[in-house]
Amino acid sequence: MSNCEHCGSPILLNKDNFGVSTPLYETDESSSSNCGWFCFGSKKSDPTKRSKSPEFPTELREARYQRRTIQFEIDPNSTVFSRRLHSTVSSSILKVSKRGPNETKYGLISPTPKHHLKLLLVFAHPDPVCDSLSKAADKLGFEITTSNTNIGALDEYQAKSHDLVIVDTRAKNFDNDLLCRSIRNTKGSQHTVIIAIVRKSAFERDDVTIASLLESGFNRCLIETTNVLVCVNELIVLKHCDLRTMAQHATCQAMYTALDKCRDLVIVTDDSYKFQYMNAACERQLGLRQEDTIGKTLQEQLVYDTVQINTMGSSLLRAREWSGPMTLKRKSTQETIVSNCRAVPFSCAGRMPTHFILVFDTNSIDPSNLSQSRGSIHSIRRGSTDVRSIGSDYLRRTSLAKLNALPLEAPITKIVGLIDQIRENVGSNGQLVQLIDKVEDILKGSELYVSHVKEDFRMKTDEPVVSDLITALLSKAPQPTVTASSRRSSNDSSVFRPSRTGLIKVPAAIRDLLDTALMWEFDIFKLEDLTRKRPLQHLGMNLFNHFDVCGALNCDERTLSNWLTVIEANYHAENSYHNSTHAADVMQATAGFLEKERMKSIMEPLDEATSLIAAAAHDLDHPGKSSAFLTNSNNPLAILYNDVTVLESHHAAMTFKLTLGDERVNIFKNLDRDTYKLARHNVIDMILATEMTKHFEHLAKFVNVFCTRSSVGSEIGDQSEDYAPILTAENTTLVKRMMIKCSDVSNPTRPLRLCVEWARRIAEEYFQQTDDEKARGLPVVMPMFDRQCCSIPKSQIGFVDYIINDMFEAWNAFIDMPELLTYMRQNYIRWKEFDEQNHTTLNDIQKLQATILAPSITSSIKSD
Ligand SMILES: Nc1ncnc2c1ncn2[C@@H]1O[C@@H]2COP(=O)(O)O[C@H]2[C@H]1O
Repeated sequence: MSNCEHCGSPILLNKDNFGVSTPLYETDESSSSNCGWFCFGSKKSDPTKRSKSPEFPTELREARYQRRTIQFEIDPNSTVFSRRLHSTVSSSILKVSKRGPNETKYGLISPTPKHHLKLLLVFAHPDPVCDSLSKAADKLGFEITTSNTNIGALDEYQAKSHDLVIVDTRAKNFDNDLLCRSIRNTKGSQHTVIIAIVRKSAFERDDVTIASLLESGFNRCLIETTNVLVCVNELIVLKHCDLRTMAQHATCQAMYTALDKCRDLVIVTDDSYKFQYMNAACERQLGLRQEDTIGKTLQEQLVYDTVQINTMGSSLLRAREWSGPMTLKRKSTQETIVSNCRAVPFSCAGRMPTHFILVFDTNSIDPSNLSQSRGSIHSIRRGSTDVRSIGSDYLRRTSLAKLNALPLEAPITKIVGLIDQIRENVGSNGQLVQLIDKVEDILKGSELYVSHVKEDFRMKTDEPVVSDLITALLSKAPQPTVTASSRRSSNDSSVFRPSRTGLIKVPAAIRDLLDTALMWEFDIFKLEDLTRKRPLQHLGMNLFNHFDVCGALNCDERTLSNWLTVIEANYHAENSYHNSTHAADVMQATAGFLEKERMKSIMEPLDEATSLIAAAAHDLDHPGKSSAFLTNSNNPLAILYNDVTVLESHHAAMTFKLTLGDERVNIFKNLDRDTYKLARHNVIDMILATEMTKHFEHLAKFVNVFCTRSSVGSEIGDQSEDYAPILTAENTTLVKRMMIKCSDVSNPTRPLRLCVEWARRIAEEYFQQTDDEKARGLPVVMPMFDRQCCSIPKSQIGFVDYIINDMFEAWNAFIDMPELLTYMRQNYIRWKEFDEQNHTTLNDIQKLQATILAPSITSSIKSD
């Protein structure tokens, strides 16, 4: 005789095979204890009194009463009832007799016994059976809700999530099947017990009715009875068997969730070391997948050294725990990890261990192996376990735990996870694993789309002028090496002086020219000439009217005109390229793109208005020097913007400074706050997108979305597929960025005479910068752009080869403007010819312009 370790009740002991004392259940009622789960009876209470008591208010009495009814109260007609009672007894007996060294005691994550169980009684027609159940439930302290309709019952259930639902299925015209399925469809209903009240005849006739009720989702059927005591019995059994089982399920669910969230690696095998379960940490860290390992052995999948398994096994098979170091191998890489293992035998049935539980402590993983893993999530994790220098292992663990608990996951984390899975599946192909590692390393870089000029760029182009140009355009600004006084443009021009004559009267020649304002062949230099270098004002007003920008911004024409005046005045007319003609040209290209069907289908009026505004202002107050020059010369703008995106930041900031600085030019003044925010965002985003160091980033993003097979379709112009990817705001943003970028560098895709003039102008501006750099002793950003020796045709060929060609092919695939590619290719051929004919210098080009190129632009050429 011994005592229950929980409540001290007397129990019998027997010697088991391992020499361990195993408790047997006590059949003598007088020796019952009250400790609940693991013990069955009470040593302190008087069972006779309990059994006579008509009230059963407490848990204690329920337990006692249950025992009494097992012996005396079984309804001989209720087979289900009696079977349940017997199983109650045997499961309780098992609980006691099976307890061994490997049995963990756990409290249930259940509503019982602390809260009142909620019972929903669904009876179409309340009758004595319903009354009896109500009374019984009331005695047992259930919180009762009743309903006599399906809908009402479902509403009640969804509001209160009852633990127990009893449905009267005897009434015809009551779709209890529907109700049960509806409840089962409700989230969380797996923890609810649903009972069907059936007629006695249902059991006598056949088992079809019962089977179909069980199939609908009922847990079991009870025979109708008006006997309150029988009802009490049933409810007690329900509570102690069915509801407790539900609670056990919930507990298991919680425990499995906990296992999946814990950092240690947990594996359960059967007694021949075949995998039965592994937690998520195990899958991640060892590169295994639960479904792939089921049925396979530890030795096959994981453990490097079979001697270790044998050592462990000799303890486990004798039902003893074992702990010690274990060498594990990661499946694909064959990389080995040494970790402390705790192995516990576990018995599902009988006393012999049927399963082994292995717990590997991640903290103990041998850091000497960390270097073998390259750039994977595993290595990050294991790398983090090696932060011993912090000093406090506890601190490290808790801060890591906090990090892991953050509800954050970047797409890159998912990608790296997927790559890890791929790595696990490529097997031992070392070359492939190396490639995958390299891919992962690149992906983990912080600036995925930032393009660096390829290391072998100079080898691929034997043209130093091309190398100079592309490197200067795509590279971030260099570190300043020489301090020099900086040149700052005059701010005087930013002050708006209203025109006395009101809105400008447009001369007929300009009006006629502006009639062609939406053609790709539009002669911007002629407009520059006719407007005396105020093309932006005239073209801008024309385009604003065409796209009804007044309507989109709720703004009068006067304000728009004033705005254009101020913007144009803040371009530097002395710049040969970055002046208001370039702004007008970019605006004109943007308008041309906006006219295309594809753009019309995605652009809102505000998008159109802000695109035109961004185009007009995108190079505002450009000093005619590159950002690199400003950085090298310690220009205040470079200081202000920390050498990052210097010019574009300035253009965008200046746009808003000027626009908001005077009500007479504030084209946004009538917008509500949200619309203004959106307009401002659009304008800034588009202006910043013109930064060439981010060229490939924008291009790649655009191509990813719009130029993949699935988005564009095999045939350009397949409308149904073309339109698929452009519905999101993010995708529209990509289009707008690409549009302004293409507009900004569209000059190589214009008719030849326009293209050549732009090339001349940019070359002149580059030469000027080189002259200034040399004069001021600054680093020369593009040494090959020296007016003495530079080949302009070569620079244009390189510009098209490296920047323009791919970009415009992608843009044409999207917008369908084949003329862009036609002009680009024709011009390219002509540049090759000019190069072969040795027309390379500024003078050469100017001669060409004066002779073979159309005379309509010669006047503007002369005026420069
Ligand atoms: N035809 C061209 N040849 C060489 N560079 C050009 C040409 N057109 C534009 N660019 C460069 O491309 C850049 C695009 O942005 P920016 O307007 O700031 O400055 C532009 C020039 O530096």
